[in-house]
Amino acid sequence: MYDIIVIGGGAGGLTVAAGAASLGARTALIEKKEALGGDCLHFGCIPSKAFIEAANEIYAARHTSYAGIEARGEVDLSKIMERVNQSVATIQKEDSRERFEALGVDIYQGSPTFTGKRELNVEGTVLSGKKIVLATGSSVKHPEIEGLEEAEYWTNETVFQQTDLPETMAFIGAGPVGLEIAQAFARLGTKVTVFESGKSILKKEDPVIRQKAMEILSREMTIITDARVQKISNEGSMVHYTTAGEEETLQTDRIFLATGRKPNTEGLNLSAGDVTKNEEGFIRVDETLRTSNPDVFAVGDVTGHMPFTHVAGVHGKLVVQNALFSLKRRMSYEAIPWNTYITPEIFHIGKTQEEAEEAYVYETRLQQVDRFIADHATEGVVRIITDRKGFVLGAHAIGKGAGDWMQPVVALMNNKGHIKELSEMVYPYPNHAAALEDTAGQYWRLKLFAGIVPALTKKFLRWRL
Ligand SMILES: Cc1cc2nc3c(=O)[nH]c(=O)nc-3n(C[C@H](O)[C@H](O)[C@H](O)COP(=O)(O)OP(=O)(O)OC[C@H]3O[C@@H](n4cnc5c(N)ncnc54)[C@H](O)[C@@H]3O)c2cc1C
Ligand SMILES: NC(=O)c1ccc[n+]([C@@H]2O[C@H](COP(=O)([O-])OP(=O)(O)OC[C@H]3O[C@@H](n4cnc5c(N)ncnc54)[C@H](O)[C@@H]3O)[C@@H](O)[C@H]2O)c1
Repeated sequence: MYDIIVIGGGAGGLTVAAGAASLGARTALIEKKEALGGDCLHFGCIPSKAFIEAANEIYAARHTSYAGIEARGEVDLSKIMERVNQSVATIQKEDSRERFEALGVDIYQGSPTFTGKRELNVEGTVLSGKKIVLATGSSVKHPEIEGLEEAEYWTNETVFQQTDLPETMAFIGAGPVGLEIAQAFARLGTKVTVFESGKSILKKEDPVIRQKAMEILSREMTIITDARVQKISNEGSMVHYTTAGEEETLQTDRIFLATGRKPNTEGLNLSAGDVTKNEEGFIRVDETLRTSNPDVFAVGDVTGHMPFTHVAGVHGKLVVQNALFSLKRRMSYEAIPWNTYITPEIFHIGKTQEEAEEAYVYETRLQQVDRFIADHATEGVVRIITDRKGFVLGAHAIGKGAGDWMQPVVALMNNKGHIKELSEMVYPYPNHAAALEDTAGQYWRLKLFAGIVPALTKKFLRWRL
């Protein structure tokens, strides 16, 4: 009997397997694919970021005419994808079977089914575990659109194997998956149209950030919100949609589907394991990440909670403790950040202005910050949301490199910090993070120059001088 069996060798599953084996637990890992690493490595974070970087380099090269340089030439998508896949292959070494076997993990390839509360059948081999962890991730959700199943279209699972750059593309869905990849194609020269059924793009973002992102992206592609794609015809080259009550069509070389995620639970026979799902089909977990069966845990995308690699990692670390030491440590999402890697990037942590019951907003436009002026990258804004006393409830930014220079706010929120702490540190001039210093400085300006303090200092100075 294993101490722990992990199903799924992606970000969440590998964290659990490595952690458990390192602590001396008898550990099995079941992965249906040959390679470990999961979506993030093979079809998600890594290839998409490598692709975005290549597209941005080409775009930048084509925008150097101010210096008298004119870049010319055709984009060879196959060469770009070769580079993308080199990044994947390099990181794959970190996630190799050999590395995990050396840690003491027994690896089984296949798709298991529950045959009991603590028992699984993997392609004919029966495994039992004191604890079982579901880490099977998610995959693209296929909406009900007439003709979609018969049509040829790309998703994040197929795009990084393509070799020919389409002249035109139609993206369905304006969440992070759709927009990150849509902008990269637009920057390579593809004429991109994005259809979003909701009222706005990036619906989880703060309203001002969302609006700014829409303004910036609309210069590079056509984005149609409130658009219902009804039908796909001509083998995927014609999109039929309605917007503002009108029926329209768009001819396209390639459709890209980015309409959200569905949990990977098919074939697991969860009922035999006494594991239940929620209304949307994700595995139901409590705050300790236990499922309805207390010996079975779930981590990462399959839980439906914040589908990000770093969250799968945090889940994984928590489950190692809770499963192996029978602890009841709880997951908290309050100080978990995420970035959306459109250009310029978006950073998000905590509550948006809409979500905070009582929101005090401190805001800086990047055209006020010296380094962004020097870079000619003034497009963007930082917003810090606090409570009445100045304790930070959330922070949001869009701007060049925002995903990196907003990181001090994560430390602050982890310690339930106050906005003034951001102005109490020294920022090496002229860095980008000074946008935070300026934003936090507003707290003092309000406090010092709009309250009783200026009246008192005025009196004091009159008396002293
Ligand atoms: C295009 C794209 C870009 C993204 N970019 C980012 C980013 O920049 N930053 C970020 O934080 N997140 C990003 N994400 C999200 C991130 O990829 C996921 O949150 C992360 O991969 C979730 O990890 P996981 O371990 O839950 O699942 P996965 O990494 O998907 O791993 C699940 C594993 O389980 C295996 N599996 C599935 N079913 C079974 C079964 N029945 N039996 C055995 N094995 C099974 C799968 O083959 C897979 O290896 C992106 C996602 C996409 C689609
Ligand atoms: N940078 C990152 O960290 C990153 C990047 C990509 C993905 N991710 C993760 O992956 C998750 C999934 O991203 P996603 O973009 O696939 O999903 P999403 O749910 O965020 O966005 C999907 C969008 O598609 C729209 N949509 C759905 N059906 C539609 C239809 N029929 N017609 C038109 N629009 C339709 C939805 O309204 C929604 O806005 C994200 O929540 C995120 O956690 C993270």
